[in-house]
Amino acid sequence: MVNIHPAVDNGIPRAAPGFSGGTLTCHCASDPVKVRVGAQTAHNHVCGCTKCWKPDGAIFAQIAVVSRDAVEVLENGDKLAIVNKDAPIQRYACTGCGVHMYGRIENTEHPFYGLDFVHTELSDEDGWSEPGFAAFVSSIIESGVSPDRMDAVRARLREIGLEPYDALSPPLMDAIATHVAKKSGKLGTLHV
Ligand SMILES: N[C@@H](CCC(=O)N[C@@H](CS)C(=O)NCC(=O)O)C(=O)O
Ligand SMILES: [Zn+2]
Ligand SMILES: [Zn+2]
Repeated sequence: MVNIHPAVDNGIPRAAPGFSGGTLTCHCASDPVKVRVGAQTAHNHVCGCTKCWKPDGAIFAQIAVVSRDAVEVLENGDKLAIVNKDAPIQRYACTGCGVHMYGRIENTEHPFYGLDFVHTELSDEDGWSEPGFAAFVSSIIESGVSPDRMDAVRARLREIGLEPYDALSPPLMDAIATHVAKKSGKLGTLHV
């Protein structure tokens, strides 16, 4: 049995209609960082890349997006530090426990500018949007998973309903390419 992530290994809880957000709390036993996410998330997925925060023992992260306007640090924000300020996504991690509280894009030209990245498993509330696919699956090899386990990992992801992709899902890859084609003026100019 391959464990993917605790939020999906025992069945995926469904989103609740009308759900409007909750509070994320880091893993520190004292003075935890608290971040309010005041809206339902979108595009939740599991991510196998080496940059996204994963709970202990998980080979994937679970990550969703929400409007940056909906994200507010409520408590102990002085413990937060940016993991890599040169990365497209600036991940704000707790310096006490290492948990990433939110990731923010500051480049206004980035296709996903305006969206923050959050791990909704850090909240006690139920009803967040459920993960719908698996991204950057091949990247788990970079974290140390043996390449000969990849068939089993992809089979398990399909079994739980998370189609595996080695980048983002086709709709998100199309959204990125559309953004690029709009900027270059080529959008829809080729008739195929
Ligand atoms: N193979 C690379 C992939 C990293 C990657 O491209 N991650 C994606 C998904 S989170 C991304 O958008 N990264 C932007 C960033 O890290 O700022 C790794 O595992 O480190
Ligand atoms: Zn912490
Ligand atoms: Zn990632």
